[in-house]
Amino acid sequence: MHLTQDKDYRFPEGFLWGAATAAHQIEGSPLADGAGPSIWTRFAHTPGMTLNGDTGDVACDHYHRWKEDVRLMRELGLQAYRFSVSWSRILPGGTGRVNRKGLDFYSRLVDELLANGIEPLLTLYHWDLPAALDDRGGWLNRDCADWFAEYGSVLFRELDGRVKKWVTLNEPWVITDGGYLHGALAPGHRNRYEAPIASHNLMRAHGAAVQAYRAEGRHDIGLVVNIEPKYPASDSSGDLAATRRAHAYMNEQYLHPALLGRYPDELAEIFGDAWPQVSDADMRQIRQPIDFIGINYYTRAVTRADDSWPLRAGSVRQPLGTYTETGWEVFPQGLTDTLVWFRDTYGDLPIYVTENGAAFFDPPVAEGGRVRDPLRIDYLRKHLRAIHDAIAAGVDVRGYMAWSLLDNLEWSLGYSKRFGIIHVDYGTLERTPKDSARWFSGIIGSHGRAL
Ligand SMILES: OC[C@H]1NNC[C@@H](O)[C@@H]1O
Repeated sequence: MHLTQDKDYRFPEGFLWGAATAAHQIEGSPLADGAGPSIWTRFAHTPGMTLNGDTGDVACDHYHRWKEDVRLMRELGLQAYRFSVSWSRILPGGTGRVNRKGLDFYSRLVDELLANGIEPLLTLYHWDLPAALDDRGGWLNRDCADWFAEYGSVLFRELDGRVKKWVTLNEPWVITDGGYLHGALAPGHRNRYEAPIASHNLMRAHGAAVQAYRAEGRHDIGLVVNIEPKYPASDSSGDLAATRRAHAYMNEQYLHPALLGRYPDELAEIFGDAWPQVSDADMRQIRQPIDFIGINYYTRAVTRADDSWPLRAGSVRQPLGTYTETGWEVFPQGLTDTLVWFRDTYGDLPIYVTENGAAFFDPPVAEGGRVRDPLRIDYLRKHLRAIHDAIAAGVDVRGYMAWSLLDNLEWSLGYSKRFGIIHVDYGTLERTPKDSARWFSGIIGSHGRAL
């Protein structure tokens, strides 16, 4: 039977195909070779903070298996690999003394990637703040902008040129909503006065790192945000207002200051007396010109007014929707809408989809080493087609990083959720490419035509 494709999903020349991970989720050995503890080492070792008490002490043991993992990337034909650096491997105390062994780990990884024709995309901060800096107030201390710029400069001097795409922060919304407002993530605070201060300082740190890069670096630097488009559950004034608040809080709170130099008005409404006064000088520091934006997309939220704290907006489960293991609706159109919205709101800044993927209940590795994950293939196919639709609408999308290369530590959910295109047996640490990995490899090889 000859399947005729009624649409050619070929992607533009130069479109970058890859996969993404983060240090604390895959590396293990968090204190090896002189590294200092991070807030996630502490948080996960605090009873009750993670499912089953799961920690990043072993994770995927990428710290020792990195060469094998790069070989797997090459075998899959990945053109790029997005990863993060653990700050406290580089600066065990957060500032000051550089730990050469920590720097050497990432320098070797970058060289191995380049030797295998894989472009590194390096994220400076993917949630694992050095514990020593948390002891000094962490993201609540205005000095964090200088701490972060110092850390970034160490890496810029060591790796720029081999690394040509840098990311300052991964998902500042998750860092503050999870770590300072609702307390589900490290450092586990639940304080509506702290959350906006942490957000503002994170964005000051982003600006300071970009300024430091312009002094040290010669290539590209950007910011990665998670975007979840909000669709009103009804056209009632309450639901429309709640949708507007939710959109401002999750999707505009970081892009507006970074790209427009101001916060959305709704934030003062949401936080009330907890919304801090911010100076024009701070806003100028935050709004540093960047070379690209990274957008992480997983799902949408149909939104209605409710009595939730402090947003007064909640999501409505869709009775006919398909949901992943993390309870996220599969809604590819939301990715097209997000990419078009970004371009219409912030202009033609190049975009990378720096994370997209899903956790489904995967079967165990079958005889002969297969892991059948048809739902993940379907999810990835639909979202890649959605990106193609946005490109057809004129949006400058430059690349796609599947989340994730490996099954890994899903933060407070421990190892219960598997996002990888490669299965990891957490007992033996054996890697097994899933059907989705082989499928993705074919998509890369056909440059999207096989979608
Ligand atoms: O929840 C899936 C992913 N979302 N973005 C940040 C990553 O660290 C998560 O594992």
